[in-house]
Amino acid sequence: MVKSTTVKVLALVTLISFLGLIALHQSLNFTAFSNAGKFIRKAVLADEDVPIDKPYGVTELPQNTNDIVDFRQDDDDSDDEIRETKYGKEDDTEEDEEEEEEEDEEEEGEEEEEEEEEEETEPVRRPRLPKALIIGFSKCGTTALRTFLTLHPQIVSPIEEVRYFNFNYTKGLEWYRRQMPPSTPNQITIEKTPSYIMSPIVLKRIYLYDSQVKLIIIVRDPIIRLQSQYAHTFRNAPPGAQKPAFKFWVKGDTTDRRITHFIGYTKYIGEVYDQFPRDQVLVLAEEDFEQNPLSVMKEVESFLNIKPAFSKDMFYYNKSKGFYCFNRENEFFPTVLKMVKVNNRTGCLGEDKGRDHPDIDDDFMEELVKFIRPHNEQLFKLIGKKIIWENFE
Ligand SMILES: Nc1ncnc2c1ncn2[C@@H]1O[C@H](COP(=O)(O)OS(=O)(=O)O)[C@@H](OP(=O)(O)O)[C@H]1O
Repeated sequence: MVKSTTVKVLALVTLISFLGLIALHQSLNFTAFSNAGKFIRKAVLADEDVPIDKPYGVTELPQNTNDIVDFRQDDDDSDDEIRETKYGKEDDTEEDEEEEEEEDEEEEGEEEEEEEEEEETEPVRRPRLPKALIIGFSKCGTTALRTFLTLHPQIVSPIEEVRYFNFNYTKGLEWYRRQMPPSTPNQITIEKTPSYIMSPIVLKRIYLYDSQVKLIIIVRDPIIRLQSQYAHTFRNAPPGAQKPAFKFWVKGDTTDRRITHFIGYTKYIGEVYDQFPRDQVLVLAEEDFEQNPLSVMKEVESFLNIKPAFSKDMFYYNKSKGFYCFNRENEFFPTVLKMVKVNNRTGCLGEDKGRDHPDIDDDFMEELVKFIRPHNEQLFKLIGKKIIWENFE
């Protein structure tokens, strides 16, 4: 009797210890994941780089490409039971359609079959994972670029930055897919999150997601980018409020880290080239896009291998905004309204784009130009083309 009670107690203790160990293991995994997420977030916000070899518990990144899983497969076979997405209900899946068609064929006569054949040609619309990403750089016209691209009948794009590969990675690929607007197999989904380019870990995650994904990068005169960031940082400062002068803000308290970040195109693009074949990466200049959006859109069109559809009458130059805006009369405009945020009346991007920039005194301008010029030269060498930047002419 005593012996059997002892055995039972021992068995119970063993079971409790075992369950305890499982719980501890799960919680360590979760902590490692969320630490990695926090670390990347902190680094991006602090304009710092994330070291690839010490990613706070992210040990799952494979060292060689044999371990790489092509997640696009996952997209095609994804759980079709989830029908509710950010953009409403999904259409029937291709598989469901086939099943339904088989049943219908048995039940209905010849005439109806003909009608079905017509329906069969109707493409299935559902959220699909991105095949192209705008990964950088912030304050370089990424929003306008993404927004204008949606005018192409073969391009869809979520209205917000999804930030999946840096801040929302633990939510999983199915969550990512559900953030996308519905599309047909003939369309390409493009997502833009300009902070993706700031971390090699994030780039690695993108590579693991789809080693053939196309990457679009847009750069801008580093001095104007600094001015744009300054205007953004102090956008909510009440009139007359104390804010640091541009010069002190650029130089920082004790280090030159902010400027290092804003001139760091070569470093960040170099990290992209380290992980992706060059023909999958397109580097654009904000200045070209701002002055002649059509020619840049056409460049993107051919990079993405989609049929030519951009035309002059899609945009117009709005003098008071100082930028190209949507021509609301264009036939494609109504179809993009769910994917863009524009002023109803003008078709221009909102007040947060095209802010006033701080003035720079001559001495500081000279200092900036001298400091940044060699970095520009390195960039042009890396990308194999020279960009005309007025501040450096
Ligand atoms: N067509 C058009 N309309 C409006 N704005 C345009 C356009 N083309 C380029 N730009 C420039 O885009 C700058 C904002 O860049 P981003 O969208 O990349 O900024 S963000 O990182 O997403 O916050 C924004 O910077 P600021 O002028 O400093 O606001 C614009 O100069």
